[in-house]
Amino acid sequence: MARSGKGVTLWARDVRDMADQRENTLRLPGFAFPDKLVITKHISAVTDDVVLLAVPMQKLRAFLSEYCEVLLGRTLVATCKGIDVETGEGPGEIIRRLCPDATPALLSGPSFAVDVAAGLPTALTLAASEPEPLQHALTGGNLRLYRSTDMIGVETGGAMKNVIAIACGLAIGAGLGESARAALMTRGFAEMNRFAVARGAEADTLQGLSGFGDLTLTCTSEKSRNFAYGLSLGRGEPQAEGVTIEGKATAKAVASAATKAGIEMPITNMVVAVMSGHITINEASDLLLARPLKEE
Ligand SMILES: NC(=O)C1=CN([C@@H]2O[C@H](COP(=O)(O)OP(=O)(O)OC[C@H]3O[C@@H](n4cnc5c(N)ncnc54)[C@H](OP(=O)(O)O)[C@@H]3O)[C@@H](O)[C@H]2O)C=CC1
Ligand SMILES: O=C(CO)COP(=O)(O)O
Repeated sequence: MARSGKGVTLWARDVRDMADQRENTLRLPGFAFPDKLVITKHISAVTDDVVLLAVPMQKLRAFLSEYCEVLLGRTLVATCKGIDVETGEGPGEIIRRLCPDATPALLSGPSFAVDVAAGLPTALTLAASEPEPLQHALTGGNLRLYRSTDMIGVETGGAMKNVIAIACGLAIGAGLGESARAALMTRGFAEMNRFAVARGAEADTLQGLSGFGDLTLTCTSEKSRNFAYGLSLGRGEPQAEGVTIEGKATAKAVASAATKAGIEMPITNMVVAVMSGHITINEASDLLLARPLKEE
């Protein structure tokens, strides 16, 4: 956005050397900040009406509890993808509950930060109760936004695709093959839809960028931290430290909510069981294959 000439302020709780280096050397090295981008460690310097929240899902409640007062009356656009494991809420619901004076919105869909930073073409979904002004304000440069009023559908798609990406990583890592991955993506998509509709989503929202689109990207690229986590677990390799892998906590949150609501989520349940070491990947595969036969 700063590249396309808009005034943008970037706040972080620890700006490290970003202001001097004009680059995020720790998390996104190799991309010089546009001259227009202002870096600050003082959140009070963020005075814009629209604020994008790019903290991990499991940190969003703590972040909002600390900073809601400062962000009073703004439009808060969550970019995180997940379900809070303590409360079972998604980002839109958390903003609405903790910051009732703010206007909640979501930006979701297939987009690796590194692709956006490289200026590659990217299409996303912007969800809000009245998304059109925001869609126009945030579209620009290499970013094209579609709009939706179905916040529950958009947040559920973004959360669930990470769980299915872990499943796909496990399958590929354990050598179960590309056909198994396609089956997991397809049946995982059915799970995503089932869970989303039970949470109140519209039936066709997950067919868009924030559902099918992000599922496709995340399940097929080693750039995805969720897929890469599954892959290394499947290969029996050590896990990377300090990396945000949203699907780990979200799988537990979804499995627990689905069990309470009586929704069938066999792939999500297998991901939880494998991550916790209760079963092996081959046992999970055998259990999924042995499920009662049904109509597609
Ligand atoms: N990276 C990507 O390609 C994409 C990420 N997303 C989603 O965006 C969300 C964030 O991901 P990403 O940016 O990659 O995650 P990272 O873990 O790389 O960065 C998280 C940032 O949040 C900050 N943070 C964490 N907790 C707090 C807190 N309590 N208060 C203030 N700041 C906090 C961290 O600060 P510090 O440096 O001080 O730890 C860090 O700057 C995730 O939900 C992810 O799914 C969506 C699309 C693409
Ligand atoms: O959400 C993303 C791409 O749309 C990023 O995926 P990971 O968090 O798995 O890296």
